[in-house]
Amino acid sequence: MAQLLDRIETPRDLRGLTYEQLQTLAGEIREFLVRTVDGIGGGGHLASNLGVVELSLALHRLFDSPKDKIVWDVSHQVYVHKILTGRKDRMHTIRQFGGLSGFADRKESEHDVFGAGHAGTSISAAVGMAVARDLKGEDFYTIAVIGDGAMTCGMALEAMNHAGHLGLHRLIVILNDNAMSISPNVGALSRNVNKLRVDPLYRNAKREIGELVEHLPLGRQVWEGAKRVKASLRDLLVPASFWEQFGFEYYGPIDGHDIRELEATLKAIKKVEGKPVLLHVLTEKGHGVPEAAADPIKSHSGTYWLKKTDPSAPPPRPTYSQVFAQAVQELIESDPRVVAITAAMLEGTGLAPVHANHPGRVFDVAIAEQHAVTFAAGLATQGIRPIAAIYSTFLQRGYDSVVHDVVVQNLPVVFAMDRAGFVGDDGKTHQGFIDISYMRCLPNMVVSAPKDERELRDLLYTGIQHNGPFAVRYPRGSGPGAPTNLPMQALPIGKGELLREGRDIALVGFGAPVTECLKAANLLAAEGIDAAVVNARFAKPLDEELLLGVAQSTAGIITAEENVRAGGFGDAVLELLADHGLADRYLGALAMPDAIVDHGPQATMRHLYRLDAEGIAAAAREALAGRGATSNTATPTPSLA
Ligand SMILES: Cc1ncc(C[n+]2csc(CCOP(=O)(O)OP(=O)(O)O)c2C)c(N)n1
Ligand SMILES: CC(=O)[C@@H](O)[C@H](O)COP(=O)(O)O
Ligand SMILES: [Mg+2]
Repeated sequence: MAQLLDRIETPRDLRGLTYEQLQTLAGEIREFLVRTVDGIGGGGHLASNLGVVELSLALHRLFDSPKDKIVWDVSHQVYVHKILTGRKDRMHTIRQFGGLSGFADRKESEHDVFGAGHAGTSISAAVGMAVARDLKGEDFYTIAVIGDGAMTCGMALEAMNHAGHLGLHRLIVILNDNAMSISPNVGALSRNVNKLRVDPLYRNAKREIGELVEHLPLGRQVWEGAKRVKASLRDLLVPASFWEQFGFEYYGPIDGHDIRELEATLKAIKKVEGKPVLLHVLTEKGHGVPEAAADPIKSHSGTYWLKKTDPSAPPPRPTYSQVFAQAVQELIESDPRVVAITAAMLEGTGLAPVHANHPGRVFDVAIAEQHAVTFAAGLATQGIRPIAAIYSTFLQRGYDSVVHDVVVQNLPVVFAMDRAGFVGDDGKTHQGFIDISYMRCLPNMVVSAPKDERELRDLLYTGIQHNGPFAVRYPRGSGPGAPTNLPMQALPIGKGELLREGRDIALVGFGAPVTECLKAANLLAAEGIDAAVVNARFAKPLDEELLLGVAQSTAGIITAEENVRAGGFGDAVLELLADHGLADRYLGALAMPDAIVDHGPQATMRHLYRLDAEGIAAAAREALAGRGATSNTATPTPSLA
């Protein structure tokens, strides 16, 4: 059966469709999305995409992409946009190694005018494009589509402030409000705005006014008047003038699943001159797929809810995030000073159940990493011991707060940096490859990484006892399976451990690669090469005695880390050896190259970058043969498409 979707190759193909056909098409797109996400191993951002089907259709009918610039915030919701802009046939490769990115990507299409992955950047980018347009005397619309979660980012509000100050025209911000971040959205702003969603007075009045406008002979002409009535109703419930204070003309809230209403409103907005516009659309995360709408948290990302689990399969090992969360729970329950902080990642960090058990001790501050860190600093000044649980990649957003508020004042904040190293299917915007470098250069900062789950618990405990900033990084996914039921114990700061004696070469791992170093030593032993293995545990301070010792008792050291080489753990070891006149004992750095690394399964990527046992063993052989031993320096990404 020929489907409408089969006929859509470019946005132009949408133009002649009737509203009835558009509704049918929306249904076909939803089916296609579910099939696509179901078919890809690591899952995708299903619920957010289901929520923007009608909005994507309306935008691509009324605006002329790529001349008009549609900037998607976070851009985890661009699947529909990708389908409509010539990538439908490659959607089965999305988030697969060598396939389409799960986010907007300038490399991929001229319709992806701005790449993203982190939240809160769309309005700033759109303002930049609008100003560039005016500087160059060009004429197009710039549209930022931003979720209610992303709108909690400080930088989104900074951009609103600037746009309103400039009085930019043909700049449209679409606030896609589904009342959800990954978890229920957090914040006073969100709470106020969402009174509208639930208030029957407003909803009924809005529907009646809508019907009135439809049925009047001069319906379109009374639009402005009706809008004013709507605005005053709205103002009874929320200070909607909030957006107007930014210098924006405010439209909405409208039903983001009603294509007719969306198009009528967007047509009116296109005529606004002399100031930017904010259009507030109400949508439902997971719309049109009951299982997804019923559990938008689970269906935010991943396919687990789509799959039937095999009851006979052994239970999966706990993830590092789960081990972390269990340890936090124990720390909260045993030490009244301990609190935990997340920036909108209650689920991802594992803290959701701890929050449920201890709502007063676990704080979700919304997508506000910078605030999260300085909030932690403030707590620490008052004797509280905060654990800031922030993915390695997202802590980049809070870096000045780490430096200015925590490090300069030497405050005891524990940074639990989840998703450090290879992040898998999210790819280049989410890789945790620079935190060792950005933390190691800071005075006062301790930088640690566990070799396994038990050590993660012990490092957290150590961090809580330490009187200064303390960072612990750990990877996405599960560890080697060390016990997690032993009491936590303090580890001596700056002390590593020799896991295996060896005469020929020393393999020194930091974090996840330690297990691979041990496996590599076994591979080498079978060939008669006797490799020592060191669990460094700390990149700062280094265990100087241990490292200098193995450097001198073997031909030298190879280091392995899931971080860029520049400024990373290997560089720290090289500096130490050079300071002791032993630079020639530094035999090789297995680390990430100076390159952007795309998405791919962790195991595949570890293999490509020689950070698995085989790669480490090969590097050791090369080093002992007198050749340089390093990771791949290119980014070997095949093309699936
Ligand atoms: C700086 C940053 N912090 C955290 C995240 C993780 N994250 C991705 S999507 C998301 C929720 C976004 O909510 P919203 O913008 O409302 O979009 P929705 O999924 O509801 O459509 C979060 C917290 C991120 N991408 N960037
Ligand atoms: C878009 C985004 O930033 C998050 O949704 C992210 O994809 C979650 O990653 P995890 O699945 O690793 O928590
Ligand atoms: Mg949302």
